[in-house]
Amino acid sequence: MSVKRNVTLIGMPGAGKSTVGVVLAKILGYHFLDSDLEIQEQTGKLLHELITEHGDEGFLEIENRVNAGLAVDKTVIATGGSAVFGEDAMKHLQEISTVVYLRLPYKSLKRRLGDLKKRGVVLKPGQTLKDLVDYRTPYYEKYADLIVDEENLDIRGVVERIVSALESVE
Ligand SMILES: Nc1ncnc2c1ncn2[C@@H]1O[C@H](COP(=O)(O)OP(=O)(O)OP(=O)(O)O)[C@@H](O)[C@H]1O
Ligand SMILES: O=C(O)C1=C[C@@H](O)[C@@H](O)[C@H](O)C1
Ligand SMILES: [Mg+2]
Repeated sequence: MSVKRNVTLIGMPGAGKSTVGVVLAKILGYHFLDSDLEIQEQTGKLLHELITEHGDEGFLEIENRVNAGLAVDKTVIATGGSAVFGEDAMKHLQEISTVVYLRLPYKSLKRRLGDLKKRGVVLKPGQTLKDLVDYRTPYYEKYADLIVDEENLDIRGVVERIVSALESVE
């Protein structure tokens, strides 16, 4: 497999896609795009406003549409945690980028995340963080070209691991 000219980061909310993505972009000499911010720019609304106005399913449709339309080159794309529910979007991202799943175990995620609802995570009623991890993990695995384990790594450590994983598929 050859490295495509974009890198997409997927994974649970709190995995560090946005934080790590911008540092990765700097090291690769790429642009950086946070798809959550792109959704806000294109709709003129904040994410939590979109979820309140359109519901979870409506939000996922908007996210799918925005991600499926991303036209970028030499860009690190940090997606939102729910991006993997957009089939068109993921097909497009697989075509234009190397998809990297940032994997963090449940216990570390729990420590890192505050109130999920306050964070605007797409949650079914009664769903816990553990339920969410169990439900979403197969989606992240399905779309990943590369899986990077982040446990016990600081931001720099994660970025270094992503760079060597990308080099391994060059
Ligand atoms: N390797 C790391 N070690 C410790 N803390 C980290 C690490 N990477 C990110 N963080 C912290 O975890 C929090 C969540 O990071 P971030 O917002 O980048 O996650 P995200 O994957 O973009 O989430 P979302 O899907 O909600 O957009 C931030 O406070 C960030 O500083
Ligand atoms: O994981 C999620 O369900 C989400 C994560 C955020 O990045 C946003 O994309 C949105 O708030 C949904
Ligand atoms: Mg983010």
